[in-house]
Amino acid sequence: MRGLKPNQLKQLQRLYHQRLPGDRVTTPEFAQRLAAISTDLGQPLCVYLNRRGQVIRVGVGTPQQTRIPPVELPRYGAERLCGIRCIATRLKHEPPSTSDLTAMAMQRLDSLVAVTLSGDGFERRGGGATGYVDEVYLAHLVPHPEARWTVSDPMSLDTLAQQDFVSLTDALEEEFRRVFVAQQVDADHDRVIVVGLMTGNVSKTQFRYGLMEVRRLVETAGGEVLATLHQRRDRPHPQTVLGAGKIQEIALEAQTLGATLVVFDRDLSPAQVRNLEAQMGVRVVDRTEVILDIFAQRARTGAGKLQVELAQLEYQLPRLTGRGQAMSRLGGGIGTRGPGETKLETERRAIQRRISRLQREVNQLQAHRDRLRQRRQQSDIPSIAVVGYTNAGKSTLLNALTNSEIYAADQLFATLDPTTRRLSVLDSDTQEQTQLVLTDTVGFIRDLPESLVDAFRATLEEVTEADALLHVVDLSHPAWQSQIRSVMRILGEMPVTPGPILLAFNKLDRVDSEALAIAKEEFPNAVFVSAQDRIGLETLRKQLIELASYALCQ
Ligand SMILES: Nc1nc2c(ncn2[C@@H]2O[C@H](COP(=O)(O)OP(=O)(O)OP(=O)(O)O)[C@@H](O)[C@H]2O)c(=O)[nH]1
Ligand SMILES: [Mg+2]
Repeated sequence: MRGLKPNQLKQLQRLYHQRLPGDRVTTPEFAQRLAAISTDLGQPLCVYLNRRGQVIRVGVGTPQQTRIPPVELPRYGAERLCGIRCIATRLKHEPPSTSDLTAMAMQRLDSLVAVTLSGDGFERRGGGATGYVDEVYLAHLVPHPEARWTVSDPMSLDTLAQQDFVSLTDALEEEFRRVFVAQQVDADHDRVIVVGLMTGNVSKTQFRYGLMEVRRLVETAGGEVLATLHQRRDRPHPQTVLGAGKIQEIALEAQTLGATLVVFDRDLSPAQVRNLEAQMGVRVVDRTEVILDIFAQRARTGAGKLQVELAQLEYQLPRLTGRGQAMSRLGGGIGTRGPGETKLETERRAIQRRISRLQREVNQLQAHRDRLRQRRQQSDIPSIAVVGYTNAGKSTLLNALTNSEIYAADQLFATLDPTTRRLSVLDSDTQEQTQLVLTDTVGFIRDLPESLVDAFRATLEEVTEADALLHVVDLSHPAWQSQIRSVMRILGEMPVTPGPILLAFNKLDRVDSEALAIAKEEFPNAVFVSAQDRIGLETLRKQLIELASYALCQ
C-alpha cells in the first residue's frame, strides 16, 4: 500500500473493523464506503470477506492484483467454494473483466461483486457515504467446464443488498457437490493435468511422444488425465519452469476441472516444485515421481519392494526441506504448519539411516544374485538377458519362446523382478538339444531416473552379467527408433559392457510396411517376430543359439 496518505491508510484499516450481517452479500452502507475510499484513491479496491461477514483482507488494485496466495487459501476441494467473497470497485462502467473472473475461479471465491463508481457522492451529515456507487454486478462460479462462471446484469446496489447470500452459496455448493459426486465414480485416483515444456533442443515429434508417454505413465500409475497443457520456451524458467501466464492458466484449469495433481514431463528441482505448488495451489510432481510410484505399486517380491523403497527415499531426501511445510498447507488449509526445522532434521537423519540399511540389504541381494549366477555359469548353460523399452513385449516373447506364463500386460513396467526360464532348442540338422537360460528384465525408459538405476542395480546386473542380450523393440510404436537409442544409451552407461546383442523387432502383426522397410534396411541382422501371433519364433530360436555360441567363444 505504497503511496497512500496516512488518512487514506487509516480509512482502509478501519474497513477491518466492519462486520456485515452473515446472510447478505453486502450492505449498501458498506459498498458506499468502499466506493468512497476508492473514488478518493482514484484506484480500484478489493475487500475480501468470510462467511461470518468479517473483513479478512483489503487490497488496492484489481481482483487479479490483490489475489490471496494459494497457500493462504483454505482448500476444500472441487465440491466446495473457498468461503471467501470479494467486493471489488471498478473505475470502468463495465462488468467484471475476464481477468477479474479468472482470479475468482482460481481462488474458488464464493462470489465476486463488482461495484462501478459514479465518480460522484458525498458524506451525509450524521455519517455514512452515499451516491458513490453507480451499478453493481454479481458474479459466481458454476460447475460446468464450458461456462465456468456467470455474471448478472447490472443492478442497483439496493437490489443486490436484498439478495440472500446464504441461500445463494448453499444452492451453488449443492450443485458443485452433485457434479463432483458424479465425477467421483472412482474416488481414489488422482485427477491429473499433464504439463509439458517444449525447449529448443527437441523436435516437435519427440516432444509429442514424450508427452504421450507421460500420460501413459500417469494412467499406469492409476491417475486420470483430465487435460494436457504445454508451453514453448528456449529453456526452463529457473524458478518455475514455465512463465507466469502459463502457470496461471494451469492453476485455473486445475480449479475448473477439479484436478488434484499436476504432473510435469521432466524432472523438477525441489525448489521448482515448491514454487509451482505455492503459485498453483495444487500438488505438483515430476516424471520421476510417477515412475517411482508405478514401481512402488508393481513391486511384488521382497527384493523388488526393497529396491523401490530405496529409490523413493533417495529421491525424497534432498526434497525434504520445506516441502513438508508447503504440502501440509496445501492439504490442511490456513494455519496448518509443516514440521519445524528440528523435526525436519530428525526426519532427515531417520531417512538417512533407513537408506543405509536398505543399501546394505541391496548389497546382500546383489551377493545372493551373484551366487545364483555363478552357479548358472558353472553349469555352462549360456544365459541371455531380454532387454528393451518398457512395453516392447519382452515378457510376451519370453512366454512364447518358453511356453511359460510370466506376467505380461499392456502397461508400462509390467515386469519388475527378473524371471529366468530355460529354453531348449532342437537343432533340426544335428538333432542336438541346446540349452539356454533366458532372463526377463525390467523395461527401460527414456531418461531413466538415476535413483532407480542405482536402486535396481541388483536387477540390472542380470543384464550386465548375461552372456548376451536379446534386445526387443516394439516396431509398431511410432517412436521405435528413439526407443532403441534410449535403450542403447542406458546399456552404455552400465558399468560392465554387455556381450553381443541380438535385435528382435516385435509386434510384426501390426507394423506398417514402411516401418518394416526402414528397420530391415537399417538393421539387416535383426529378427522380425510377433510374440503374440507366434511369427518368426523358429528363426529367433536359431539365432539365439548362434548368439549364445558366439558369445561363449569370445
Ligand atoms: N500386437 C501385438 N502385441 C503384443 C505383441 N507382443 C506383446 N504385445 C502386447 O504388448 C503389451 C506389452 O507386453 P509385455 O510382454 O508385458 O511387454 P514388456 O516388454 O514385458 O513390458 P514391461 O515388462 O512393462 O517392460 C501387452 O499388451 C502384450 O499383449 C505382439 O507381437 N503383437
Ligand atoms: Mg515385462
